[in-house]
Amino acid sequence: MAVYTEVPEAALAAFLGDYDLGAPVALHGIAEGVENSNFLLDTTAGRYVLTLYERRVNPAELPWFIGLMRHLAARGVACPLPVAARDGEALRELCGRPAAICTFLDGQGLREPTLAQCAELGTAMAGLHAAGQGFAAERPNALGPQSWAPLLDECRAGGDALRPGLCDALEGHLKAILRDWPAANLPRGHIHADLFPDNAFFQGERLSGIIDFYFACTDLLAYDLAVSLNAWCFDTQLRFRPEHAAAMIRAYEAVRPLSPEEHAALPVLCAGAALRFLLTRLFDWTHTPPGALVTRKDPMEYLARLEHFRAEPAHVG
Ligand SMILES: Nc1ncnc2c1ncn2[C@@H]1O[C@H](COP(=O)(O)OP(=O)(O)O)[C@@H](O)[C@H]1O
Ligand SMILES: N[C@@H](CCOP(=O)(O)O)C(=O)O
Repeated sequence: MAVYTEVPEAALAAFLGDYDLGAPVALHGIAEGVENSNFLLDTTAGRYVLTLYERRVNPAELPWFIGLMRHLAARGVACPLPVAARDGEALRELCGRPAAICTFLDGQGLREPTLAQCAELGTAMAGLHAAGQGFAAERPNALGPQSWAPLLDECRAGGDALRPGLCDALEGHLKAILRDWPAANLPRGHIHADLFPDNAFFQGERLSGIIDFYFACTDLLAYDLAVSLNAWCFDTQLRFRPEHAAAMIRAYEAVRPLSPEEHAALPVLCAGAALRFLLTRLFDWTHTPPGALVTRKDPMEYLARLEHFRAEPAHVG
């Protein structure tokens, strides 16, 4: 369930009065999603997505996200385009929350991606990285390696209650990952940083759009690939699918070849990405009060991935 703020009809009508999008026809809450309140908005001009920003999104950073989506959409990336009101501003306020209307993208997120879909994602990610060049403003990765030790500390009690000894084991992995983390001289740029199968829309085997740029940041380009190798290339039994990983990497490299240093760094980047999602899931798992609207995701799915990449560093793709 991801509607935290209700939007009364009169408030919506007043809000839409600032746009050239016609009159409201229907507004339906979207159940998927974790961070924000999202609505399908039908107007006499067509279908849009209305987002009210909640929870983790820092309002001061919203202009960066909106600017990046505009930049990418203008360069042909199939991502939501924030729609400007008559005064030229896309970022506004509704029901006391920062809010924006974006274009609606057709297609469906995935559950278990096929080999062809992994390859499509690799191509699209490399296109996204290329299109991001030229967007000058940077956003540091707030969930990068520097954040993992403090996050682990905040999860200690809850983590060990979930599985005795978990946090000591994670501390061991963290130390090894930080020791081997590549120097910052690998290629950098703007990355999505949360390109999971539910954030990529497909029509059949063809990728039709990428959504949810609210973890996007400026970081190592190969780290983005590491996030998606984690999220796309394991089966439902949490077994690594090397052919899927190879297909994703091959398709990415057909657009932007990885340097030898990036290839060498991929295993530790994959282990780091697994740890990042394990920790944020563990944080939510242990800090979300019972009865809250947020859907918690299973941290242990990422322990399996972390253990895979730490045990078999040579076999990424
Ligand atoms: N531009 C869009 N076009 C079509 N559907 C969208 C769009 N943006 C969001 N959605 C729908 O809203 C859901 C939640 O969006 P998401 O950005 O993942 O939310 P959150 O940031 O709250 O996690 C998606 O799974 C999708 O169904
Ligand atoms: N992809 C993350 C959670 C972030 O949720 P999203 O709905 O904003 O993609 C995870 O799976 O842990």
